[in-house]
Amino acid sequence: MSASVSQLISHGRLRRGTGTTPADPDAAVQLVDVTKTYGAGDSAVAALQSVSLRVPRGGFLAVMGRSGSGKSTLLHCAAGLDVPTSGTVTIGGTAVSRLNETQRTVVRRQHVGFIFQSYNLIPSLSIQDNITLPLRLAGELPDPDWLRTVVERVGLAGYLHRMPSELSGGQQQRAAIARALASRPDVIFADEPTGALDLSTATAVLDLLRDLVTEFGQTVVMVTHDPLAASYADDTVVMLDGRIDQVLQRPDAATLAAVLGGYHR
Ligand SMILES: Nc1ncnc2c1ncn2[C@@H]1O[C@H](COP(=O)(O)OP(=O)(O)OP(=O)(O)O)[C@@H](O)[C@H]1O
Repeated sequence: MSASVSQLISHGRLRRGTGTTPADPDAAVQLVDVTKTYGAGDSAVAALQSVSLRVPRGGFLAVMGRSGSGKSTLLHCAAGLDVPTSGTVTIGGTAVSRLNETQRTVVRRQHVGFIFQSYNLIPSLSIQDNITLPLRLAGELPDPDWLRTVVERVGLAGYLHRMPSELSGGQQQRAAIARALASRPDVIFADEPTGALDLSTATAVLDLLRDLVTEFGQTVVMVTHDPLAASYADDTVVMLDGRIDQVLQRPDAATLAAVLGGYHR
């Protein structure tokens, strides 16, 4: 088992990084001294301030924090959707923060999977075509054995020819998880993946995400407001004013709820 994100942070090995720290080959995602500033002058907003973070391969990290603390900005920078103002982001050994938009798109398609609260399936495509779309956009042929494994694992083997509107919310989210897994990405970023689901469906989706980490060694980074969701992760970082304020190792939902309550008071 790789070292957890919290161990590295609590020892300060990356927090004090200079931005020239070499990429760690065992990390699925690594941020070194990442700062993101929106705007300039008097209206500048420091959304991330010198954030360093290492997510080991096969790690499951939750990102929490009150509204405006920088969670989405962290996810966008870590996933190569946006570039930091300064600092380095490495995904699977590639320094995405140094790439242009076109190059980052290529890296994202091949090395990153995404799961969103609203599933983001294409309504006019079958479930099968939705699942294979990112691969086809990347100009790659799906590996039939892996696709069969993924589709069976998410419980959608009999649903591939249906349209998204013919599935329940939980089934649509499981299709989105299969889509995220199809390219065997270095990391899956999940943004409030259970935000639109009822409790029992959400629990099934969280069980599935946890199993993907345990069974396939999949790395997952999940932004969530929900202490129950975060309790499925290995570690939870709590953001405050663009910084990592706390790292909690395997906290239960009650502990997380109490910790977060402190930030809202
Ligand atoms: N495009 C932008 N332009 C200017 N400021 C922005 C932009 N995006 C985010 N911010 C600001 O950066 C800070 C961090 O925002 P971010 O969306 O990352 O927070 P968050 O923790 O994800 O919030 P929420 O839980 O409400 O989604 C906030 O002060 C926000 O207003």
